[in-house]
Order: sequence, then C-alpha cells, then structure tokens
Amino acid sequence: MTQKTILRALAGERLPTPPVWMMRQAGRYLPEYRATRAQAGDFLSLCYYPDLAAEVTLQPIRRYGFDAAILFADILLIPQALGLDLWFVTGEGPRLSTVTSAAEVAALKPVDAIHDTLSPIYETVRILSRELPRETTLIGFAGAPWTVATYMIAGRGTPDQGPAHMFKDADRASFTALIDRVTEATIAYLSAQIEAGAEVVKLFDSWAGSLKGQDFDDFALEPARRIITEIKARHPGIPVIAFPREAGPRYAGFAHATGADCVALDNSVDAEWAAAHVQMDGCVQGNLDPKLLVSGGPDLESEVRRVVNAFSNGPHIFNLGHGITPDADPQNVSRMLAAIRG
Ligand SMILES: Cc1c2[nH]c(c1CCC(=O)O)Cc1[nH]c(c(CCC(=O)O)c1C)Cc1[nH]c(c(CCC(=O)O)c1C)Cc1[nH]c(c(C)c1CCC(=O)O)C2
Repeated sequence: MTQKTILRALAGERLPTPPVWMMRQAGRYLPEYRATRAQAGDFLSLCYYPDLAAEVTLQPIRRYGFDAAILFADILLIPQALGLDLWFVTGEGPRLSTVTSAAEVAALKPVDAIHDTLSPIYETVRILSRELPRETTLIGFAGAPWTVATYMIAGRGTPDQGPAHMFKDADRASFTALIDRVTEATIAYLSAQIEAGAEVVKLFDSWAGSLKGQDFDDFALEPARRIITEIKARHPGIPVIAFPREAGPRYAGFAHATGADCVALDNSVDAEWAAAHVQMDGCVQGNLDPKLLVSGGPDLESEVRRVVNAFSNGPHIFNLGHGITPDADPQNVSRMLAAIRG
C-alpha cells in the first residue's frame, strides 16, 4: 500500500486531513518563479529547458511542502508539436496559427511526430521523479481535446469559444477529425509522461462549460473517456484527474462515465452540492475561490474550513477552483495551508 497521501485519496481513501496542491502553483505570484522565468528569457523557453522547468516545479514544493507537484509545461505545447506556430504575447496570452478547414486538419503532423518537439518535457519529468521528496506525488497533464481545439481554431483565447463553435456547427465531420487527432496526440503525450515518471495525470478541459447537450457528450465526455480508457489499458494503476471546468450539473456522473478517478471542481460549484452529487463516485478535488488568496483575511480561513468540512465524509484533495493568480499574496497560501493542516 502506497504512503503518498495524494495517491491514497485518489484510490478512494478518506483522510483526516486532505492532501493539498494548487493549480498554477508554479507561477508569477512567486518571486523565485519570476527570477527563473527571467533567466529563461520567455515562457516557452522556460517550458522547453528541462533544468529550469524542473526548478520552477520544485519551488512551490520547497516553499510550502505541497503534497503534489505538477509538471511545469502548457496545454498549448500539443498544437505546437502537431505543427502550429505558437507564441505568447506578454500581458495578453497565447497566439497560434489556426486550423479552420478539413485540409488544415489533414495537414497537421502525424501523432508519432509529437515526441520530436515534446522530448524536453519528458526530460523535465525524469528530473522531477529523481528530485522530488519521497512523499510528493508527481502529476503530469495535458489539455482536453475540446479546450486545446478552441485555441487551435481561434489562434488565441476567446471569451465564448465562438470560432470553435462555428467550425463545429459548420462542418462537424472536420471538427470531429480535429478532436480525434488531438485525442490521439494526447494519449501519446500522457503515456510518454507516465513512462518518464508521472504518477498521476490530469486533463484540463477549461472550456468544457461552453459545450451543451449532445456537444458535451461528444466533445467533453467522449474524448475524456477514450483518453482515460487508453491510458488505463497501457498503464494500469495510473490515476487520472479530469477537470471539466464549469460543467455545472454535468459534473454529476462525469467520473463514472469517463473512468476518471477524481473530478476537479471549479469554484462556481457549491461544495455541499458536489459532496452529495459528485463525491459519491470517488475522489473530488477543489474548490476554493482563487480570489481569496488575493484578499486573504478571515474570509480565507472560513472558506477553507467550509470546503474541508463539506468534503470531509469522502476522499478529497484540497485545491483551488482555478489557477492562483499573479496578484495573490504568497503569505495567504501559508495561511490557507495552516487552516487546512491545523
Ligand atoms: C487554458 C490553459 C493554458 N494552460 C493551461 C490551461 C488549463 C488550465 C487553465 O484553465 O488555466 C494549463 C497550465 N499552464 C501552466 C501549467 C503548469 C503547471 C501549474 O499549474 O503550475 C498548467 C497546468 C503554466 C502556465 N501557463 C501560462 C503561465 C503564465 C506565463 C508567464 O509566466 O507569463 C503559466 C505559469 C500561460 C498561459 N497558458 C495558457 C494561457 C491562456 C496562458 C496565458 C494566461 C496566463 O498568463 O495565465 C493556456
């Protein structure tokens, strides 16, 4: 039986104190992250220099002793590995060359070619599996196909994923071919992370909430089910966390339908509701509002306690409902941990 707390929670064990990590725990709110990022020059170079990517992954572990480390990389490396141009505009976010037709989907690189671009990421995983403390679990990740496709189609982040919905509605067959290609690439990418030493993998479907009805089934649920089924066939025993952000009522049944070991909850979901309707299928992760790490104060402690209490009858990994923001106060993270761990 493993001793790592994250793996115990993912196996369905209820722990007296929930294990904890944070989305974007390696990030701009930490001065040591900003220093290493400056050394790398830019964000993408940081992702592709294994020594520096491993260093920023380790920084929040050293500072706070989180129970899990998440590989430092980005969900948009897959589109780049499939042949798109990718760059980040400071203060604005990602930009990509686009895919908006059947011909452009067909012109993407074959799945086997992704490792040419992504091999430095696997090296980061290998370094981390050597250097992390024994008790810390290493989480690998990828974007879910729908979320990744929204960036590939629009060439950037969009408030309502409009361009992706337009492509889907105009040419469902070509859109499905794009989802299939990203699904296959994601299986290959996550498998390689696991072979390099990732102990858990997480699928980020940040824009799942904009899929409704049959579209949610076809493009959020089904790709996740395919990826999880294949990962579990190739790597028995590796747990998977799914994050269908803003899925609302569709969080209920998501783990059961996809085979995920854990569902990560955003902070629009009421913890008491999720304890009754999602946690019955297994471990849940979440769901403190990241804004509380900016504002701090008594509300931070009372909300931490509310989340811990709401999920205290079943397996739970404490986390935020979304990533910690650059304006968060690092001391508030210590206060959050004190409130969880007592
Ligand atoms: C949608 C998405 C992306 N990337 C990711 C998602 C899904 C989760 C989510 O909903 O946030 C996932 C991601 N991005 C990053 C990680 C590393 C691991 C961790 O959580 O610590 C992870 C798991 C690093 C990053 N990815 C990015 C940063 C900030 C880059 C910087 O240092 O300037 C980090 C630490 C950049 C990024 N990457 C992306 C955007 C839209 C941006 C720009 C917005 C922003 O700046 O926050 C795409």
